[in-house]
Amino acid sequence: MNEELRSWIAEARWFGGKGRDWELTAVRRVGELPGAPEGLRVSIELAEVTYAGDAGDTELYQLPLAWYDHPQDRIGHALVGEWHDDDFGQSFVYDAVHDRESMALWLQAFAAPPTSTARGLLDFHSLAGHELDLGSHSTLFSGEQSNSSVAFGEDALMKVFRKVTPGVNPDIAIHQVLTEAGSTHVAALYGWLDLVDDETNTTIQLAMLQQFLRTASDGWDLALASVRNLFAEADLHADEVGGDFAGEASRLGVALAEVHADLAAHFPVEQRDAAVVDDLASAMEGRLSAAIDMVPDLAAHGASLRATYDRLRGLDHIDVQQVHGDLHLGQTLRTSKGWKIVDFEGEPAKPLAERLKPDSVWRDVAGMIRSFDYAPRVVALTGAGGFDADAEAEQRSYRAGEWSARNRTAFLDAYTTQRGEDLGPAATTLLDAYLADKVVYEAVYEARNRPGWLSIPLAALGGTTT
Ligand SMILES: Nc1ncnc2c1ncn2[C@@H]1O[C@H](COP(=O)(O)OP(=O)(O)O)[C@@H](O)[C@H]1O
Ligand SMILES: O=P(O)(O)O[C@H]1O[C@H](CO)[C@@H](O[C@H]2O[C@H](CO)[C@@H](O)[C@H](O)[C@H]2O)[C@H](O)[C@H]1O
Repeated sequence: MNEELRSWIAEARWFGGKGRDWELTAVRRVGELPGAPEGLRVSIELAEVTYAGDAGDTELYQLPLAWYDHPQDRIGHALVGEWHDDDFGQSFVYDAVHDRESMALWLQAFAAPPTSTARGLLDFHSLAGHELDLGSHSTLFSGEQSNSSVAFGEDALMKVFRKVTPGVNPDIAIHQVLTEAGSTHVAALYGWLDLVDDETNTTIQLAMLQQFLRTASDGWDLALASVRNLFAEADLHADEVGGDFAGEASRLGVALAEVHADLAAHFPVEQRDAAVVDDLASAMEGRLSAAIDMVPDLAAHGASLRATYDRLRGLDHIDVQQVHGDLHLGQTLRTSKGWKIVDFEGEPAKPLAERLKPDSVWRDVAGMIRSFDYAPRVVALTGAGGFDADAEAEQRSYRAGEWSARNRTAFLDAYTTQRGEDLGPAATTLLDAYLADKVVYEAVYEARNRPGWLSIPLAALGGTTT
């Protein structure tokens, strides 16, 4: 198997197998974009990665490649390698998401879906109501994470899914439903690309095209700016500073309640009985035990966390529906027309079948509340603020708690008011359990990825303070 391709995959931001032992076991060309100019061919390949171990589990990654017969200096940074291909001959091979020429072919295919493509069946879908700007240039988003997002001018944004799985992609399915329902809290869906795979008789969803939110600011960045503003004014309280976030937190609560209502109207809403509640509590306990093995500091909070899960067992049912599943401030964008919620893929680490399952709305609410706690604690960790030197850490911690509580309350009040329900005892029990479960998850996440931030979830359990 091609070594250059293997090394390139190993280094890619979106590759989820870093640190594991794996082999590139197959690369299959599943389509070629029509209309390429002389000297260029644009393909889509699926790379199969197989992990070592008894299970021999595999993952599929999508590779859009640009095959040039001459080197292209302008995209030298995106060179995958140079090799001979039976169909394309000797080629300079580039990651196509960096290449304007290649991306123009993708956009053109959305605007005028080809009836058949050279190999496989790439099925481009477009929703009526928006005329794509074919003159726009593509730019790859630099903050590329699990997927690759390419902006076409200020008109459209294409998300190329990297790790792909046969079946429905929740990001596309949910954007379609919310767009057709006229939701004002998501970027409108313009189209999507399916691979109808004859070999396995399945459909794999490869990409999503949506409205580019021109005036968007990232919710996480806005929250950090608000906290810095508070910390700079050592004598003022959270409700007294110009950068107060409570109005935004409240609007986010309304936006989430409206999105949940739209999802409930268009996807099944089910009631799960006590046995399912018991399973949920057991799953949370299981995650806690595994987390304690990795983060021993959690053990001190084991009893109170288990008591929270036990209270959950007291509920005789829970209502479930389609939710976001991985909500935090980094998944929200503030535009001139209000808050938008992005990335409905669910937690990338979970298998697709899990991510499509209905869940409790309180999981999303808990995700946001945790983010309202993270933002001030992250700023506090940087040592920012104009506090007195002798009481600095204590003051920072106090102000962080104040910001967190104020925005949590504003968000939660607006959410429950918009739903037309008080936060009753059952909802409080559920919310507490989801909050606890998320904190445990975060402790593991931080221990693995950002050990310097482990104190943030631990502080939420009443242990250390930041
Ligand atoms: N419609 C949009 N318009 C402008 N920016 C967007 C839009 N949707 C998402 N983004 C931004 O693009 C980046 C990646 O989006 P996201 O859906 O979170 O991708 P990923 O699945 O790779 O995490 C984020 O910074 C997000 O704020
Ligand atoms: O967006 P992802 O699906 O990759 O989510 C993962 O990374 C998040 C960090 O970006 C992490 O979120 C945690 O840190 C955030 C600040 O960086 C904070 O706002 C969240 O509340 C906190 O949970 C998330 O847990 C992880 O799954």
